[in-house]
Amino acid sequence: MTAQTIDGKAHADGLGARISGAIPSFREQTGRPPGLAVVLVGTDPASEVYVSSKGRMARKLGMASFEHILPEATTQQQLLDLIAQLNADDSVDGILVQLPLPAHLDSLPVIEAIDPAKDVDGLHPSSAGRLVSGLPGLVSCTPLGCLMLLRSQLGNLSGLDAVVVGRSILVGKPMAQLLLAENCTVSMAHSRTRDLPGKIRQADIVVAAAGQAEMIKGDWIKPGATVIDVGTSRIVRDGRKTLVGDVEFASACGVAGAITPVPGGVGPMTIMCLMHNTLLAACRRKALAEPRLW
Ligand SMILES: Nc1nc(=O)c2c([nH]1)NC[C@@H]1CN(c3ccc(C(=O)N[C@@H](CCC(=O)O)C(=O)O)cc3)C=[N+]21
Repeated sequence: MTAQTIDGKAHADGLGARISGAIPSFREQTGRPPGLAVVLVGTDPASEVYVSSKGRMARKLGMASFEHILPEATTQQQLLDLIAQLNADDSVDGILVQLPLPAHLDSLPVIEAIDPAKDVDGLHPSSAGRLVSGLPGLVSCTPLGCLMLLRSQLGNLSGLDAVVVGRSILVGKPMAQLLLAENCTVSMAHSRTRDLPGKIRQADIVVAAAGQAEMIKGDWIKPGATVIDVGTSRIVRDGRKTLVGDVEFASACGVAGAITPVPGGVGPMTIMCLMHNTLLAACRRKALAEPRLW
């Protein structure tokens, strides 16, 4: 069996077209475009690339992008002051603070300072609590993108066995909650899990978000399972730098029913879901009808 490759880029392009299609009506009703503020502290090259691609995508879809690049030496108070200013700015609908922050800064108080109505990353404890409680809110971009891919691949997920590998606040925990809300039977695996291959072998759906390059092997996967690979690790293979996921793609392809590639799978969906959340936050802030985007 050769797994079907799930084309995240194509799905993201489709979602992007629906988002940009909804923006003229938002502009007509409010006199301005939806606005996204992205905050980056320091000069990590990978983070700079993500931040600029988020800004570029926002502008491409017809949104306003406000990029705040702060020096490494920024203090906690300066960062909190910027968040307060963005909270108060009516032209800003979404605020994203790129993580990880430099070691001298404490990310949780910064995230808690973001107005939950503008929390397009879904990281505020209010957003996390609303997700658990089944209340409308903003859902983290990566798990939301994974859910969109799973729904389009499998349709109804009810009753399926799902394993989420990784328990981060940004991906693993919200992913498990979303799958639970879809009526999956959800297991969460992590670094202390006993017999990880055995747990994964039971799953119809595997979401790999552990951040360990190619740790999940093809023979750990149930034949025909759907595999969503969230990992992005840069490794050197045969003397060349390559980007790989948490799943060993070549061996998994021989067993899985469908699998997301890295790159071109979850990554493009993450960025487009940020745009999705920004438009949603903008409509809710202005009490406008929410467009159906997926
Ligand atoms: N507050 C916060 N929210 C985030 O959502 C967040 C963050 N911090 N910090 C860093 C991670 C990482 N992340 C990615 C987004 C897109 C791709 C992506 O589009 N990747 C391309 C490949 C890009 C390449 O070649 O490097 C792909 O998979 O096809 C990857 C990774 C969001 N993150």
